[in-house]
Amino acid sequence: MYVIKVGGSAGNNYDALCDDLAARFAQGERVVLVHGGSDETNRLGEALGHPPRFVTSPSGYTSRYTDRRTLEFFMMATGGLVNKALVERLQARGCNAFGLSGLDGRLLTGKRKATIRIVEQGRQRMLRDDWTGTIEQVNTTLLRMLLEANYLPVVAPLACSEAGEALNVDGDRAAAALAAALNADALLLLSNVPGLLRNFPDETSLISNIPQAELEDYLPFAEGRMKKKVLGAQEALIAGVKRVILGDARRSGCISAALAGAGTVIA
Ligand SMILES: Nc1ncnc2c1ncn2[C@@H]1O[C@H](COP(=O)(O)OP(=O)(O)OP(=O)(O)O)[C@@H](O)[C@H]1O
Repeated sequence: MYVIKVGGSAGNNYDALCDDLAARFAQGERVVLVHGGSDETNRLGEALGHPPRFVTSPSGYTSRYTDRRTLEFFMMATGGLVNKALVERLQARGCNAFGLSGLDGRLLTGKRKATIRIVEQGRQRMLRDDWTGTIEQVNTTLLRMLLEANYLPVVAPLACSEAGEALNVDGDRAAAALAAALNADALLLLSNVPGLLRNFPDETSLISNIPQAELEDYLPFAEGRMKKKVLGAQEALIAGVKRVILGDARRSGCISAALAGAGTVIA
C-alpha cells in the first residue's frame, strides 16, 4: 500500500496521473491520493479581489497567510475544484474514487495556529486571524473502511481542529501523516519538478538518492515550498514509512516511474 501526493501548482499532468493510477488500481493495488490546490486557490483569490499573500517563518518556511476569506477560497479550490477534477478523471477511467477532505469525518485532526510569527523586511512580527494548522491525528478507521470497500480515497488538505474549525494544512505533510498512519510502504510526492534539484531550476542537477540519515544535509538545497516536501519526507520516514520518492507529475506514467526509482529516492 502506498500514498501519493500530487501537487496543486501549475504544470502537473492530472490526465497522465489518473491513467497510471486507474491502471494500477485495476490490478488490485491499494492507494490513497492526496492533492494540493495552490494554483486554483491563487486564481480564485485574484478573481474575487483578495489576492494571495505568502509569508516566511523565522525558520525559513514559506506558507500562505490564510485569513478567513482565504480559507474559503482554499476550501473551494481544494475541497471542490481540484478534488472533483481528480475524482471525475478517475471515475471516467473506471476507478471508484471517493473524494473527501481531512475535515470530513475528522479524517485529519489538527491544531490551529491562530497567530503566526513571520519575518518581513528582516523583522519579526505576529499575524492574527490565521486558519492554518498542523496535523495531530489521522482517523485510520475511516480510511481503512473506504479502502476495504474498494474505494480509492482522494484527500483534500484540510483538517478539523479540536473545536471543529476547518484548517488549511500542508498537503505534503498531510500525505506524510496518512502514509505513517497506514504503515505505507512508500510515499510519493509528485510535483512539477523531477525531484530535489541540487541547483534549482537546473533539471539536470537532480539528486537521485538520499540516505535517510543524511536528509538534514540536503535541506539547504530546497528553497521555498520544496522545504515542506523534505520535511514531510522526514516525518514519514521517522514514522516508519520505508521510502519516500520525490517525483515528476508532468510526465506520463509518473507513478510507475517514481515507484521504479525515477526522481529523488529517500530511504
Ligand atoms: N531544490 C529544488 N528542487 C526542486 N524544486 C524546488 C527546489 N527548490 C524549490 N523548488 C520549488 O518547489 C516547487 C514544488 O513545490 P510546490 O509547493 O510549488 O508544489 P505543489 O506540491 O504543486 O504545491 P501544492 O500541492 O501546495 O499546491 C517547485 O515547483 C519549485 O519551484
